[in-house]
Amino acid sequence: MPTTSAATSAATADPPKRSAVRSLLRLWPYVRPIRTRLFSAAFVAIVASCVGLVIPLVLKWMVDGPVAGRDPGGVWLGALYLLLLGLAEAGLFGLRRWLVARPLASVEASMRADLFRHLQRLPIAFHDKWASGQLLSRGTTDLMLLRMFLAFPLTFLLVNGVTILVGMIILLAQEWTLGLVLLAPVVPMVIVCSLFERRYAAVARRAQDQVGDLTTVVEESVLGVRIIKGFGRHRSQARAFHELAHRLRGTELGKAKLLAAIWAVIVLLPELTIGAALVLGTVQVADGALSAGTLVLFLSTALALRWPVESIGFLLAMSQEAATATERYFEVLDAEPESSDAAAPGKPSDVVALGKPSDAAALDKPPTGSLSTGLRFEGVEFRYPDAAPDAPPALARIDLHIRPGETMALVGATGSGKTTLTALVPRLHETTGGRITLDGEDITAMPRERLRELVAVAFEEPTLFSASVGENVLMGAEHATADDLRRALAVAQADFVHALPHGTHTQVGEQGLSLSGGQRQRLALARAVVGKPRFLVLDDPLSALDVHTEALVEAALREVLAGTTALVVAHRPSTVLLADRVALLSGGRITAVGTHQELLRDNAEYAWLMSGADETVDGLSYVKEDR
Ligand SMILES: Nc1ncnc2c1ncn2[C@@H]1O[C@H](COP(=O)(O)OP(=O)(O)OP(=O)(O)O)[C@@H](O)[C@H]1O
Repeated sequence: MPTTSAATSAATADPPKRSAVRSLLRLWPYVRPIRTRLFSAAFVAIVASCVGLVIPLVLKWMVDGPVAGRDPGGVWLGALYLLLLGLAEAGLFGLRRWLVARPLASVEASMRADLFRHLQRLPIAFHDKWASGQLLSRGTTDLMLLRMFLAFPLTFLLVNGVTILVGMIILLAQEWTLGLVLLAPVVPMVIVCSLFERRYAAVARRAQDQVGDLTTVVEESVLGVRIIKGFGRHRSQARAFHELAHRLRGTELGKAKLLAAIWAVIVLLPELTIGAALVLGTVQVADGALSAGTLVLFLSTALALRWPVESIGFLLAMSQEAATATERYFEVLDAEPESSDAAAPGKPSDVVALGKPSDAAALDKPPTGSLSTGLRFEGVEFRYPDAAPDAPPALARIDLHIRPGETMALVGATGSGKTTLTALVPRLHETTGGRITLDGEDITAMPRERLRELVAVAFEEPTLFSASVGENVLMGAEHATADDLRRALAVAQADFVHALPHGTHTQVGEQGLSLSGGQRQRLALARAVVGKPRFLVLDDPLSALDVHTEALVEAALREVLAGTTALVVAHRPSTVLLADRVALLSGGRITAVGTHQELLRDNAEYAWLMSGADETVDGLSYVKEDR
C-alpha cells in the first residue's frame, strides 16, 4: 500500500487551475437527465420567494388603508390574505424539496457507480500511485458535498439572487432615495465575496485532501491491525493519526475563520443600511413626505431580504467546496483507463480468470486457426512508470518459451522481478518492449476479456472478498458448476471448507480475515483453477502451506497442470519440483533455463538459492515418485 505522503502528493500534485464555475459545469452530463425537475424546482422556489415579497405590499395596503381608516373588516381581510400568502409560500417550498430529493439521490448514485466502474478499469500503475483513502473520500465525502450543492446552493444562489433583484425593484419603485440607501453595500460586498471565494478555494481543497489522507491512515490501521498490535505500533500509529487530525483541525479552523469574516461583513453591512433607512424613513414620515404604510413596506421588505443576502456567504462556501469536490472527482475520472478493449467492470484484482465458456472443453483446445505453441516471451522489457529515469528496467531482454502443457518454475532472488514478470501475462502491467504470445497470438492484440478467460492467476497475497467461500472461488469462472467448485476445492486441498459452519456458503469476512493465511491461499488457488484455464500463472501460491499440505496440493495440481501451460513462481524446492523446467531470473534477466537437476549441477546461483532445503526436496521426491 502506498505511503500516505506519496499518495498525498499523487492525489494533490498540480490540481487544475479552473474557476469554480468551470469546474462545476463539468457536472452537466449528470445533471442533464434531471434538468427539467431541477429547473422546475428552481422556478417553484423563485415563485415562493416572490410570494414572500408580496406580504410587505399587503402590509402597506393594510396600514395605509383599513388600519388608517379604522376598518376592522378590512384588517381581517388583510390578515386572511397574509395567511394565504404564508401558506402558499410554505407549500411551494415543500414542493421544491419534493421535486429535487429523489433525482438528486440518483445523480449521486450514478456518479458513484461511474467512479467505481472507472476505478475497476484503471491500470494497476494508477492504483500503485494512489492511496485508497484518497479514492474512498472522493467516492463518499466529495459526492455527498456535490449532492448537497445541487440540492441547495445551486438553486438558492439563483433564487436568492432573483429575490434580491425583485425586492430591490419594489423598494426603488416605492421610494428611490431609501432604495439607494439599501443598495449602498452592494459594491463592497461583491469585492469581499470575490476575495473570499479565492481564499476559500485554496483552504477547501487542502481540507478535502487532508480528509483523504486521514481516511488512508484509518484504513491502513484497520487492515494492518495485526501488524500494529504485533509490533506494539499502536502509539506511533495513533500519533500519525493525531498529527493528521490536528492538521485537518487547523485547516477546518482556517475555513471557519474565513466564513466568520465573510459572515460578519455580510450581516453587518445590511444591518447598518437597514438602520440608516429606518432613521431616514422615520424623518420623512414625520415630515409627511412618506406614508407610514410605505415605511412599513420598506422595513418588512428589507427584513425579508436579510436571509437571501446573509445566506450568500455560506452558499458561496458550499459552492466552492462542491467545485473542489468536482475537481477531485474528475481527477480520478480523467485518469486514462486500460486500453479500450479493457476487461469488464467488477473483476477481482487478484484473480484474472473469469467467465469460463459454457463448453469448458473449449478452453482446453487452442482457438481454431492458431497453433498451440504455448506461452512465449520475446525480447520482453518492462520499466515501472514511476521508476527513476536512470534506474535499470525491472525486466530486460526476457526470452522464454513455455511449451504447451509444460510447467515452468520461475526462480530468482528477492526483488529479481518474478512478480513483475507474472503480472505482464494477464496485462496487469503493459510491457514496455518486446511481446508476449499465447499460442502465437500477441496478448496486446486480443481483447482483455478473452485474455482473462485464457489466463488464470493466483498471487502469494490472496485477497478474499466479503462473500461466501463458494462465491469467492466461483469469481474465477462465472458459469462454473457445483461439480467444478468441488473439483477446484479438491485440487487446492481446500476441503476444510466443508467443515465450516455453512460449508461453501460460509461468509468470509473482510479480506477473509477469519481464515488462516494457508486457507486463504488454498481458496485463491481454487479460484485460479476452477475455470480450467489454458494458461496458469501462479505467484508462489503455496508459500503459506505446511510441507505436507503443499505436497498434497502439488500432487492434485499436477493433474491440472498436465493440461495447462503454467508459469509458477517458486521459492521452495518443493514447488520447483512441480515443474518440468526451471527459469532462473537474476536482476531482471533470464540467466538460465533447464531442469531442476541441470541447474542444481551447473548454476551456482541456483544451487545457492535452493540450498538448505534438501530435506524438503527429498520429501517431495517421494511424493513425485509415489505419483
Ligand atoms: N510499483 C512499482 N514501482 C516501481 N518499482 C517497483 C514496483 N513494484 C516492484 N518494483 C521493483 O521492481 C523490482 C522487482 O520486483 P518484484 O516484486 O517483481 O520482485 P520479486 O522477484 O517478485 O521479489 P519477491 O521474491 O521478493 O516477491 C524490485 O526492485 C522492486 O522494488
